[in-house]
Amino acid sequence: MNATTEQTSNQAATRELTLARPDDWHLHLRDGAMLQAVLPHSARQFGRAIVMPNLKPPVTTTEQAAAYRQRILAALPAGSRFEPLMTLYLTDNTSADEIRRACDAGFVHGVKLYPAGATTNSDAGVTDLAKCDAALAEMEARGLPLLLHGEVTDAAVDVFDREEAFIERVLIPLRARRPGLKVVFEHITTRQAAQYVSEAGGAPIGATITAHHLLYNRNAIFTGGLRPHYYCLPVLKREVHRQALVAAATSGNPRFFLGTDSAPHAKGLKEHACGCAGCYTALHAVELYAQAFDEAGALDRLEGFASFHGADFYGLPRSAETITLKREAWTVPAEFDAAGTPIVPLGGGEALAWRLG
Ligand SMILES: NC(=O)N[C@@H](CC(=O)O)C(=O)O
Ligand SMILES: [Zn+2]
Ligand SMILES: [Zn+2]
Repeated sequence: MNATTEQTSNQAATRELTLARPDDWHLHLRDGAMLQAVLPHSARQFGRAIVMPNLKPPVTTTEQAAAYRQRILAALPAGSRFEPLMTLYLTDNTSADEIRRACDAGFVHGVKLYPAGATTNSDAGVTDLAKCDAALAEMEARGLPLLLHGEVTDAAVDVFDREEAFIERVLIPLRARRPGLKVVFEHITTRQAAQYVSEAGGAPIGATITAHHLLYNRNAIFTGGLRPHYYCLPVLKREVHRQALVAAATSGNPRFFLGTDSAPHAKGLKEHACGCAGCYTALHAVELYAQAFDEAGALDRLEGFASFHGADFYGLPRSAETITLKREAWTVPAEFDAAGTPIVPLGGGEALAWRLG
């Protein structure tokens, strides 16, 4: 977050920005007291969100998704029109029948693939995609998107190379087998992923990009010491990758859209001998994206990325509401309280140039 860049940007004259209300196409809301604490942040910023199913236990059935959806709706601030878009957690045992039920229910908008062991609460995830073929065939037939945590789990692959290896080992063979399957490559972090999605021709593939992968490279994790609040999965990469993600997000290409991957973890579990992966950005997500687009001189491309491309990809109407951002410096709170548990937002204590009105 660089104030100098902002002042020398050729768009420094822009003081106010009104956009169609953005949606968050990748969000962790958790459950219980944590849900109560974090949901108002997302509901203030976004009209809708694709809600990740990696609860404990995971949301693997349409029935569980219906119950989770009701808990989210019950936790919304009075008067909020925020709409949770539910997902199922793919397992080795997900049946074609379960996919049919999900499609018929109408409130399930995707099925999430977590390679077993890849990230937070992924233990029940898929061990071998071949076991899911009946479910994938049904998803392809019904147009229900497969959402990918795109990293291999092979311990022999360097942690910084796991996304690139996923493209070669999993994604290319999968898309050759099921060319009609709608796919969202979630939270992409590398030049290779951005390029792979850009070059997909007419194929049904999109990608979400987080604010933190647009703003930071991997140095952020090690600046003057180990900084656990910058640790997420897939982990931040080298500067060349950050630059490729900024180029993709600001390109106007409708395959790329906003997905915060905001993932709350208790401060004590981040600042830990084995710290949890995940950055919390729901509090200030649109401001963070505005910062990234402003630094790239591309504020005029923010609305497409944040408010239109995702809705178009998922076949949902664009928002009829608007939000307004003002160029007004403010300081991100160092932490906030989630029912007695402190949570540290990304960049807590630092200044941001844009503020949501
Ligand atoms: N992104 C993360 O680092 N963590 C996410 C899981 C995920 O999206 O991989 C979480 O649920 O905490
Ligand atoms: Zn993930
Ligand atoms: Zn996530």
